Amino acid sequence: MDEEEDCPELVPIADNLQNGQTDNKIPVSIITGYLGAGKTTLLNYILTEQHNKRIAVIINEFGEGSAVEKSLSISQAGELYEEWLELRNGCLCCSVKDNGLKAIENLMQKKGKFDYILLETTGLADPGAVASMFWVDAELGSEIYLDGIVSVVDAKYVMKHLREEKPEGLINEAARQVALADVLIINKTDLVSEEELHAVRQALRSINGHVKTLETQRSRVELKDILDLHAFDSFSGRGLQDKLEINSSLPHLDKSILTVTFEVAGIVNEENLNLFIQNLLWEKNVLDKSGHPMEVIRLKGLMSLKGNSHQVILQGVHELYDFETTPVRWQESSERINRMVFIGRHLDKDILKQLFLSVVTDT
Ligand SMILES: Nc1nc2c(ncn2[C@@H]2O[C@H](COP(=O)(O)OP(=O)(O)OP(=O)(O)O)[C@@H](O)[C@H]2O)c(=O)[nH]1
Ligand SMILES: [Zn+2]
Repeated sequence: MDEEEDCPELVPIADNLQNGQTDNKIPVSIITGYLGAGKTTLLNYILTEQHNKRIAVIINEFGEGSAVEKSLSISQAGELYEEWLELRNGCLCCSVKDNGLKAIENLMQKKGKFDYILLETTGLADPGAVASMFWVDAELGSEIYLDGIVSVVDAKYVMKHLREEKPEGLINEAARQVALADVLIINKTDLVSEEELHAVRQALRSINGHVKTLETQRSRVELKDILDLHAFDSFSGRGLQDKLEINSSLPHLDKSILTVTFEVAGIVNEENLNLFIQNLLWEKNVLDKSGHPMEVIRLKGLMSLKGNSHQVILQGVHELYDFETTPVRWQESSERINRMVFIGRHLDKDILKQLFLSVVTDT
């Protein structure tokens, strides 16, 4: 409960969000969505699109592995992530003063003004709790304002995420992300049939009836559909709080979901690696010490594969996974390594690492 006690009291900022007086302020959009839904894909897309805005991106990755995850996402996005802030604590709202707003303050001090800030939350965040950051700090409230909440859903897995039962007192973060959205992006429509998509639309509409909905592949949206929504302009601090129904005393992170990360030197045999991953994701026959099958929701890796002189990124969401060779070459001079990130339940680091070591061929 320690962590929860660190959450500061919510203090509505002065009424300067009223009357749409947002002229000199910098809009912040919260990009939320369950693990693997396509948030980073969306940010990459926005950053590579032609636009006249200076956009800063802040990413809040989940769990202890943030340094590892950072390096993975950076190698994916190349030079694009000029602005990168690591908000260490898995939960942004629980570290509000120390991390979230401080990070934005530092960013603005360092880089001057931006036209726009995009804040990607972890897949397990309650966007309401994150949104509440924006009226706890009166000073910052005068410089930035919350423009809207954009939620990305995975067309293939959203039904599974919505149905997931949580232990008492925990919210279903997937449902919360849909409920609080000002714009919903139904992503990965390539992975579902028209009937499945129809069912997804209905399920989402039953949770959030009036939300603007976009349907995408690879999170390709029109910028004008997700930026400058002014979704909160007509709310005073208190009204916003009511909308979000914040109850900061409720635990909101599902502690049964954890992150395991490790780094192993060497070169991996692709065939054996596939077997390792398939046992984990498909056969589900990799057990933890008490005999539970490990459940992987999200998998990321930076791989050094035999016969490939370039770095390879491994991406997995539930049972889907693939490899992508990056333009980055391994340096002759330095050691080749493999970095793995697993997010899920019943994960055991020692067991996963041992199994992984068995697929490393040489060093
Ligand atoms: N088939 C398909 N795959 C997609 C689509 N959009 C994204 N992906 C893939 O889904 C995986 C996860 O995408 P990300 O953008 O990293 O997801 P995320 O929401 O940032 O993930 P976390 O930060 O781990 O919560 C990657 O392998 C993407 O390439 C899509 O429209 N169709
Ligand atoms: Zn929190």
